[in-house]
Amino acid sequence: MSVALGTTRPLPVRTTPVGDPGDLLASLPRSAPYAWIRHGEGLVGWGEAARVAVPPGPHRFAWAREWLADILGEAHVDDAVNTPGSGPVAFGSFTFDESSPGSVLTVPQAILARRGGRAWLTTIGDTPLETFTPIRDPGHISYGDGSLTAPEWEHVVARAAARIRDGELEKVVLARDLLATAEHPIDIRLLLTRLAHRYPDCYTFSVAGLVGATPELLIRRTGQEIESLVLAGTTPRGSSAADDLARGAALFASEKDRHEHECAIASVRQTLAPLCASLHTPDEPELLVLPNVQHLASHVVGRLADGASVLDVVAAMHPTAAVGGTPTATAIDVIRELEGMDRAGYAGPVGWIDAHGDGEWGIALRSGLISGRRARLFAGGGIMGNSDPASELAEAQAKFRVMQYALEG
Ligand SMILES: C=C(O[C@H]1C=CC=C(C(=O)O)[C@@H]1O)C(=O)O
Repeated sequence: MSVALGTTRPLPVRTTPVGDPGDLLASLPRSAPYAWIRHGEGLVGWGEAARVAVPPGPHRFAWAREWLADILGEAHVDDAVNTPGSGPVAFGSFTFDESSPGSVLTVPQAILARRGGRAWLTTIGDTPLETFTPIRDPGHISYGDGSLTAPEWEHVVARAAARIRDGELEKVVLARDLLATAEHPIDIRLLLTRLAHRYPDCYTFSVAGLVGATPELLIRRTGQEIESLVLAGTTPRGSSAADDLARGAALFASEKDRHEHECAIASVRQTLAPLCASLHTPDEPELLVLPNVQHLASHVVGRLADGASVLDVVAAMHPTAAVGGTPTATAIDVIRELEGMDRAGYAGPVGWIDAHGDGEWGIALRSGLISGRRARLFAGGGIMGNSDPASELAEAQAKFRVMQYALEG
């Protein structure tokens, strides 16, 4: 299960400062890259010093923590930079459903990073010289339905809304998938470059074939400080500036969306409070305006009470009501019953962790699983008792546009 490729254990790790590397994504030599980028800052990685398939089940985060403690804890580290993200780093993607296989952790052999005017390179072992393979356009993209057609999905949304009205649950997030096929193999570097340029406010990520640009920060840990950006409540962008403003105002005033957002905030508050010495959640959400949609957004900050790592916090928070529902266990049952698909890494935690337990993890939204010429794209939304299936479908279509743009340009 655990694989170390071309390196010895303990891992010999070296981090050195480097001059401004320019566009981090342009440095990626291969088409199977690791990335976590926002506003040009973050980490990109390539090669695999170690990787593991995390076994599914209720203890998967504890299992992952032990694997990381073993691999990163015993590494021989020469770190001349000493900042979050320097030294050995593991990238990870966890499936939405704990019972689904597909969760992975990888320690890349090389990581190039930049934050706050500093840049550094981490290498593990004798990193082989990379030849830069040229990036090729995937050509024409055709789309097909995933597990459900659009009308079938609308029907499922209507059923979920009826069950909410009957009192079985308060909120559930339902998603659907689309299957894209390209003329030529899809080079993930091209998708990342497009996403990072068009969605600079989002976290553009790539971990083991899962690629996307998510606006939702599940958790960032820097020492004892933590941050989260909670999103729930969405409207597509308008056709003009005036239409945009009107839609934003309507979203802000919408009882359905405010309630949907409150469920998400409550779930985050409930899971973070026991871990924190202090925690601040705003009384009112703000509007986050992205190129395709507008969201209700709440910026949460806190200070951890003890030495929980970022992965411990991820384990406590996932799944928030922004991707599961309220109450969580009932919502997960309804998702399993109604969606008719395995979400794989979509809506699961994705991000990175360093040897000190610092890191950044997002919720893998606006994303797709890339394999050869194929991409499986995912999008969904929060369903409430008064949800209109046609509006929910329109919202999901607006969210699909992120990955459709990545594929088509
Ligand atoms: C489930 C998704 O979005 C979530 C995050 C932000 C807003 C959401 C909403 O308004 O429904 C969803 O909770 C998705 O992008 O597939």
